[in-house]
Amino acid sequence: MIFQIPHVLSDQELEQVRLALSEAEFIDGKLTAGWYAKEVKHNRQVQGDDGEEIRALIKSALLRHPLFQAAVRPKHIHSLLLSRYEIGMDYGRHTDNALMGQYRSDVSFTVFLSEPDAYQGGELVMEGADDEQCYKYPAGAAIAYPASTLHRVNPVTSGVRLAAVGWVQSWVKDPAQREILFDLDTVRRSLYAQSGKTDEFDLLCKSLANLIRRWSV
Ligand SMILES: O=C(O)CCC(=O)C(=O)O
Ligand SMILES: [Fe+2]
Repeated sequence: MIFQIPHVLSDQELEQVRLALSEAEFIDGKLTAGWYAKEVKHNRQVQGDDGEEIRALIKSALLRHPLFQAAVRPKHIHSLLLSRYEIGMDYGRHTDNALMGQYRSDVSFTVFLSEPDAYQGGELVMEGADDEQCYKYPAGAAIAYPASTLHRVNPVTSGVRLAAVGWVQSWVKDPAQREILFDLDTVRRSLYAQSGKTDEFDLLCKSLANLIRRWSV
């Protein structure tokens, strides 16, 4: 399931992030890419400690978002990179590493930090077996997608694309199981809004809790 998480960052937080990025030191993005992804990764990233405060702000903004909680079921947001694509930069087709340090990457996300009209190109593209989908969301919004997906970032042809890119180990590692839990939770909430705490609602709550018990790792 690929989904948009709107308004992860408030306007004020977005300003704060952009200000910090305007003062940060950027280094070659190849330094954090897997051995074969290095070949196709052409961007710049904030160097180590420089972005610590901003990374913490973005992580906590994601964790407080109800849709991120319901759809991703995060156990740890274990990695977060602050990246910049200038004219001519791109990131060719790759899959993200399955293991990063101590953690598994189940879900990848991008928080868009530049307004869509501030740059041309630079779409995040998900490649399926026989089609592809392009994503470019408003600044402050995020996209989350299974880390198993083949994807790329198209070359930026004008302007600058700023983004925060990260990886999550989920309590539920299988995307299909996460989707079932998300759907059941959505139905449960809508039933509750319509008719309150009925017997049907209680049974759904029981099934949802028991599936989470079975599937969480
Ligand atoms: O910038 C993006 O939206 C995604 C970048 C990416 O795929 C990565 O860093 O692995
Ligand atoms: Fe990636």
